[in-house]
Amino acid sequence: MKIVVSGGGTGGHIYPALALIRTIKKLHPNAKFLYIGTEKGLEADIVRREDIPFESINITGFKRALSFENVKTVLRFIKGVTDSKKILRRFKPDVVIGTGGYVCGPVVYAAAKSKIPTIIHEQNSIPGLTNKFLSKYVNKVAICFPEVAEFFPEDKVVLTGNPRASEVNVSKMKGILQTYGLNDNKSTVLIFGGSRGAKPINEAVINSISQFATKPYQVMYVTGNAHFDAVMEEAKLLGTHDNVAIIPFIHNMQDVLTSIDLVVGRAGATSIAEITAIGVPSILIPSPYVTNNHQEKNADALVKKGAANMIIEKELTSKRLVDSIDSILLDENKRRAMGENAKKLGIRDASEKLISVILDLMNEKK
Ligand SMILES: CC(=O)N[C@H]1[C@@H](OP(=O)(O)OP(=O)(O)OC[C@H]2O[C@@H](n3ccc(=O)[nH]c3=O)[C@H](O)[C@@H]2O)O[C@H](CO)[C@@H](O)[C@@H]1O
Repeated sequence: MKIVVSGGGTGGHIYPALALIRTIKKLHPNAKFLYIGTEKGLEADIVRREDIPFESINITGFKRALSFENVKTVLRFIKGVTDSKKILRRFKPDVVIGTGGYVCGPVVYAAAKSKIPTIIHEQNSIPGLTNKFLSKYVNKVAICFPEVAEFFPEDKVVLTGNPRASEVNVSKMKGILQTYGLNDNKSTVLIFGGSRGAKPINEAVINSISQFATKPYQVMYVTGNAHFDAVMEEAKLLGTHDNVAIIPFIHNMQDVLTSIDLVVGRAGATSIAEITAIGVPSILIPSPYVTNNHQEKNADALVKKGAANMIIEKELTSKRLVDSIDSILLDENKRRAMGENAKKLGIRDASEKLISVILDLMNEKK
């Protein structure tokens, strides 16, 4: 079995792909993989840490306004399709799967045009531009939120969930927090702004650090790689804060999440799949800078079920942040109820479901 996976830019498109690959490897040890990404996306670093062959193509996303950049993007897309076709001819995959982000545009399009079975995986409740475009050409569209089905051809849609949900550990892993300088037995809030970090969240957290220092809980605060140095400069000026660990990026999130009592973060779909799989309550601050404000819709799905609270970015202040954390972490009954509600939304057998779509497609081709 030979599989090409392509997806990237941000972690939300990369981790589902990696989770799928790891599960297939376990079930089919002889399966061969090729990951196609870009050098500029996070995948260049994240995928290269894994034992997965990686090739890159050059592609950028479309700007919403008319611009000369878009002309260049069209030219890059055409070149990307040609380069992808060359890679696909060499690797000869049985199936090509796109997990979102610009890069999978030319790769999956080239595969479909080369008559290779193709699948796209849409993590969000409103689809991205690339997946909407690709849905016309692919064989199957795997989705995670039932409400996104209406954007795609009906006969191609399958509800699988997000493979990352199958990968997170459900039972607590001992000793994880200690490796980040925290206490393993203390109530812990994890704060992070998606896979790249988020400046508005960082600002609110920095303004809250002195208050966190007085709380009975501890804070695991992930800045995002690009923001780490700037945050540390500011944090140094705030004196000691033993119960706050400041970290640039977490590479073992699937383990860390098992020891977390509350998550504060953006409302990226892959993070949501993880926290609902484990059943962690959350405070979601959707990014307003994404296509059609889709993170707010992602967050809404949890808020409606009593699994999360939402803070709109423009209303985010240090006081609002600390009060919201206190209202959950200092109220054990509320925290537990929100966690249980979150767990009801998780689809834990997502990888298995997606793998059966892949196998069916390969069998149809034979
Ligand atoms: C700005 C943008 O385009 N955001 C999109 C992107 O977000 P983004 O990449 O931020 O997406 P998610 O929050 O969904 O996923 C982040 C992933 O990175 C992991 N992680 C994060 C921080 C860290 O330190 N370590 C780590 O491993 C998380 O556990 C998760 O697996 O993809 C998501 C899934 O399609 C979309 O819903 C988001 O709207």
